[in-house]
Amino acid sequence: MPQLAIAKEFLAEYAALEKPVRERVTQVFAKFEQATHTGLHLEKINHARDDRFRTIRVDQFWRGVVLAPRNGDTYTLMKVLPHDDAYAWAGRRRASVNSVTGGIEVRDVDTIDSTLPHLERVAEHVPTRLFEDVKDADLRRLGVDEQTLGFARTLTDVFQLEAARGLLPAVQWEVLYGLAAGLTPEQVWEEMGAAIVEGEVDPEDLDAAVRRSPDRVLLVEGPEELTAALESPFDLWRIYLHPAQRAVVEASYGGPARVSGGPGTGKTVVALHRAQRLAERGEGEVLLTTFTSTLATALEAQLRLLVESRSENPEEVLGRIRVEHVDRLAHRVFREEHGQPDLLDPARERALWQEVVAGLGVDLSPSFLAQEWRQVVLTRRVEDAQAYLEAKRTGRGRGLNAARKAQVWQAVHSFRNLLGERGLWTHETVSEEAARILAGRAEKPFRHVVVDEAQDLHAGQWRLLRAAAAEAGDDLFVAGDTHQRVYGPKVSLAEVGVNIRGRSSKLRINYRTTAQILGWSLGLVLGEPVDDMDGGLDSIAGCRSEIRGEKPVLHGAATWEAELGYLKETVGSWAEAGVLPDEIGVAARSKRAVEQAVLALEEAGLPARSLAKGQAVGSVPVGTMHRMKGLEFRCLAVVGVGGEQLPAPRSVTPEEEDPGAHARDLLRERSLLFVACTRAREQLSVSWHRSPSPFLEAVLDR
Ligand SMILES: Nc1ncnc2c1ncn2[C@@H]1O[C@H](COP(=O)(O)OP(=O)(O)OP(=O)(O)O)[C@@H](O)[C@H]1O
Repeated sequence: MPQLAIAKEFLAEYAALEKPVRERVTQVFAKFEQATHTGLHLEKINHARDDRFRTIRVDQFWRGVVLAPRNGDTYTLMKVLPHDDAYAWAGRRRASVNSVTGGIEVRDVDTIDSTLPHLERVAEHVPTRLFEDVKDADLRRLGVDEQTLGFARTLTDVFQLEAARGLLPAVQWEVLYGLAAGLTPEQVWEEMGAAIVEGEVDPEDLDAAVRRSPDRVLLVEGPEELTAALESPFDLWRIYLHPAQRAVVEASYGGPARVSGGPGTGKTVVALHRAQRLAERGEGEVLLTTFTSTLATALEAQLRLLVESRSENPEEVLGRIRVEHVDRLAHRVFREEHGQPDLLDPARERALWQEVVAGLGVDLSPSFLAQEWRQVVLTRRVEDAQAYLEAKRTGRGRGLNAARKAQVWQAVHSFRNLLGERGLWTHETVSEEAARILAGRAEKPFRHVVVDEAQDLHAGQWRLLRAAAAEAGDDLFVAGDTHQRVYGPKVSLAEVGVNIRGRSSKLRINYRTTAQILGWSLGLVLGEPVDDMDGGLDSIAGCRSEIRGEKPVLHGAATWEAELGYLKETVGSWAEAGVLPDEIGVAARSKRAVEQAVLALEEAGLPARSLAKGQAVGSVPVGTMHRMKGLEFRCLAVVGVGGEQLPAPRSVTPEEEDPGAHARDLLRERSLLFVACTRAREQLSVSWHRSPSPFLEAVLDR
């Protein structure tokens, strides 16, 4: 019986077809499997470069282009186009089998042949070639075949490669793009890892090749699955994983494992798929957790979509996964033993530190002590004066002599005593206590723990998660990007009992943002020393996007009013171009700026809402940079990126008070801007008034 497969690109294009055509496509292909081989009416194309491309009639005007193997029964729907375009598209192309992945690939042979002489002429006048440092042998080993190799050798810059995206076989193009982005052949090989097929590949066996290409082609089992796939073309993440993503989703790890990667590389997608996978195994409960309640709510909704569309027994699978943000888990466990905690808010905590300082008569600042308590005493679980004397104070800047340390310890000790005597708690101590409770229980609540936005968790939360599942294979899985840390302090996973050595993977292809916006945004953090939570430094080199678009638009205004005027124009022009209000986002550093931006937009007749006030469909969401986490927008305006607003003066510890905290605060402010800017999918506007923020220095002219 013929089996229908759909090329990933077509799923995205289907939505753009007019409704009657869409309906006809569904009708024609829903019957596909019932049709006998002879009843399929696949038309041959005269003078085609590859006679395995055929057309199928959709209606009088439209034709589907189908790739039909010589042997085998898998037919891949590639395109639906007007009659003449369909014939032209199919006539120019050739299908082949990638020698490394064994997957299906299609190239535009006609255009490659006709472009080559022009590229060769250009190359004669340019002294260097794009891939001159890469050996032919390496390119071949990575599956670049002779035609693509000849083409690649004529390229002189990355823009030519980008322009050739639709011409070259996709996997081979990705290999070249990775090399052009600065990856070594070994790194590219590693990235292909999961897709590499073992044994010989038969270059003629298209049927096997299609079946080996789950990242590019969806095999459709019956009309219902066809309708479901066609109806949600924008949720491609649910269906197609990049081989590098799939490898992480499907792996069995001997212990805790981690996936990292720049913004938009699909870490959350991987975490969701992995949670589903682990639940399907049926070995026990899965905890899917993250940093904030808003993010947890979003995860839960996405998980439901994924499981409902991809699991055979969705309710059972969902029943095995608990989605809960980490503080909520901490409080739940805490309450089981102690009831509701009396929580210190920041103002009460400051007052308590002041009380300690006054009581002891020492000249130590409450904010210094609070940071020392969190980052050294709590993080390292320091229990007595001797341990504090010996504790590493990495990142705390100013060294303390023994006498000073004794004073600090005395203050911390008094503070802890006060907490104990008065029955007071902070979120950190609640986590620590919950961790202690779970560590003491023989029965752990979860078999697997999956953590998203891992970079923002503090040590107590890590200890809690460590204690929430017994040590075993596939116990903990963490996804995060330390360049996006905007809340928590630096944590070394090894120090909190989470050993990921040898079980760490990196994603590098961004699916959200255009190459222009991503490249510009990466400039905000490049060169900043950012830890990798595992004793080393993280790098976002090689993080790249394959989507082309416009450069970010930068604008400096004279005053805040003028900047808001510019915002109104920008948002107005996006709305006029047909972008829906919900697809537009506005980010600012402070709550006040958010409120003023909402007012300004409303004044201009553009419905807007503050994200802090929750959902309101049909208006432009405006939020602080902190709230931008986990969101994405087609068009995004980041406002108030001025020298007086970013870094936010009140959020940065003065250098003279504590140089370590100062540097860390500055990096956090920089990361905030980075997080905000990387939420934009198609258009990014960045504006300021008076002087630009110092963080923009490196990227102002790009
Ligand atoms: N394999 C895929 N195919 C299509 N779209 C994908 C794929 N993987 C991820 N995406 C899309 O890319 C976007 C970013 O994915 P996701 O949020 O998982 O990335 P992230 O690495 O967690 O991002 P960030 O760190 O910036 O929050 C989402 O819109 C997601 O649906």
